Amino acid sequence: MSEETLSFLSNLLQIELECVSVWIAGPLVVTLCASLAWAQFPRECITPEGLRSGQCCPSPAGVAGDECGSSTGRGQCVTIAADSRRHGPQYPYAGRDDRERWPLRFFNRTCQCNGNFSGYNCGRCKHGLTGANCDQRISVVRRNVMQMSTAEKQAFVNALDQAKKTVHPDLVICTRRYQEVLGPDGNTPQFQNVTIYNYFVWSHYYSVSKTYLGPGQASFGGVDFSHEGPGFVTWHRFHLLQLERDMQDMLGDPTFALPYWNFAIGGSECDICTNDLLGARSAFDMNSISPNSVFSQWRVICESVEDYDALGTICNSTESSPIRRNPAGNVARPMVQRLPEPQDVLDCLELNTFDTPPYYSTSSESFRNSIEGYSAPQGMYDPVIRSLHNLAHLFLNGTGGQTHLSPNDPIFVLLHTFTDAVFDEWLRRHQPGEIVYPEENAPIGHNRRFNMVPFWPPVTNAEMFVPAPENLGYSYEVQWPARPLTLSEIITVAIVVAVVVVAAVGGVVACAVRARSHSSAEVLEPLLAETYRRYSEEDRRLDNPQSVV
Ligand SMILES: O=C1C=c2cc(C(=O)O)[nH]c2=CC1=O
Repeated sequence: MSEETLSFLSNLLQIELECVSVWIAGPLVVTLCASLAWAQFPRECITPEGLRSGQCCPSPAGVAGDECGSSTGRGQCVTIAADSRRHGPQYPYAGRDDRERWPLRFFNRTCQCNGNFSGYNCGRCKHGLTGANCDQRISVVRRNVMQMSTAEKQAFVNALDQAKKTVHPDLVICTRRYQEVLGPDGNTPQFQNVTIYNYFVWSHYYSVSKTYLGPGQASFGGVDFSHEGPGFVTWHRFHLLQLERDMQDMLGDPTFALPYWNFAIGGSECDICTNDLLGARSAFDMNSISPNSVFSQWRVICESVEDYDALGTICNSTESSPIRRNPAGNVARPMVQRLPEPQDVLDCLELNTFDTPPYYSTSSESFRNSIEGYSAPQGMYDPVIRSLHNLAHLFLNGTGGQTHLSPNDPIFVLLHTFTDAVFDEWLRRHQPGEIVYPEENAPIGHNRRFNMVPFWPPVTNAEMFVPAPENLGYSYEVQWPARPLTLSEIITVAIVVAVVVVAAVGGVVACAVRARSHSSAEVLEPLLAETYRRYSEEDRRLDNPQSVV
């Protein structure tokens, strides 16, 4: 597409167009153009009128008067319900952050889909369903990446690389807070296109970024909409589901499933850091990825976090440095030079309580805080401890260990699918129901009915607090390590074994005795008979000497 054509279209439509050329195969290059949109919302909702109305209810067929596919019964436009329950004391402000009561700062009306329909315009099916009427079940299996064939590994690496380069078909990202979103002239929306993988990175950054309090004031860092609270497991679950769905669409393959990395293997070796998977260590720089891995070509986004915090801006799509990674190389923190142990997973799965007050990174006896890794796997909170998920992040020692940047390292995907597998196993074993998820007093963003930031259309923590195979269309193929026996179990087993052995030995002896007595009877019988005969003859002779001939 020529510059003139672009400019003509842009003028015609009265919107700013941004284009990215994507190489498909051979000489085939597709130029994707997108209008610059509002926040990470659908393109259809980006008009100034749309934003002023606070309504984002597109038609799946693009037909006027068919909001949310209402004419075909798919859904209707409704007022958004945002959580208004009390949150914990960690965030002491009100009205200072665009993410409060998400997404009301941007939109207050959205599509509510009927039955099994779903999506921002009710044009697709809920997770786990397919077909024109969304009434056929479909499920994918997430597998251990180490157990995949060479071809499967290659296909996964290629798919990630394609996602890094492919512009997101529906969503665009905002690069300014709402207050400045129309630009200096009040008429220039501050938005950018973003690739599928970089959207995955950006949404994590947006959820953890600090609250801007004004020029010259330090931004407030005591806020995190996706960590240090019960929403940790539900937020990351949806984050992965969205990437998996985007990649399925990109590949045209509804069976595509994200694999997982079982990071609970102990030791100090990153087993997936090989060039057929996530990239080996470079021979030239121990903090870099080998040039023989495609991931050495990747560039990170959201690196200039100090600038964003000082200026009150937001991360944009600009890519900067390569991924940094030095597994087990943090010499200043020996405790993060080793991966979690298999036993750590078993221990946290035994914790009965999902989360405990204050539902924060200081919680004790909380399954969530243990799998997140701020408390010991057995549940005890200790500020110096880092375990499970946190330990795996810190072990990577580089891009993957810094919260605002970590998804830039694709190991993030596999680390989190395993974390999600543990969460799903906990749900399966404990069968808790949403009642155990705190309704209020969790840190901001983490209450049960809070819409997770920054996802669109709105989705609550509660919606992800369900067993995945039955509700979300995926399951894990995973062999959990066997639990070693406790002392009392060992004693019980020893007693049972002893009883069985004694009984068996007793039985054998009894049989032998019986067999022996039985066979001696047979063997002795002629002897007895003989004796008896000899005795009888002797008897007769002695008793009756005249009878002897
Ligand atoms: O990306 C992350 C990086 C983290 C580092 C810690 C820590 O415990 O210091 N926790 C993290 C969580 C992340 O998601």
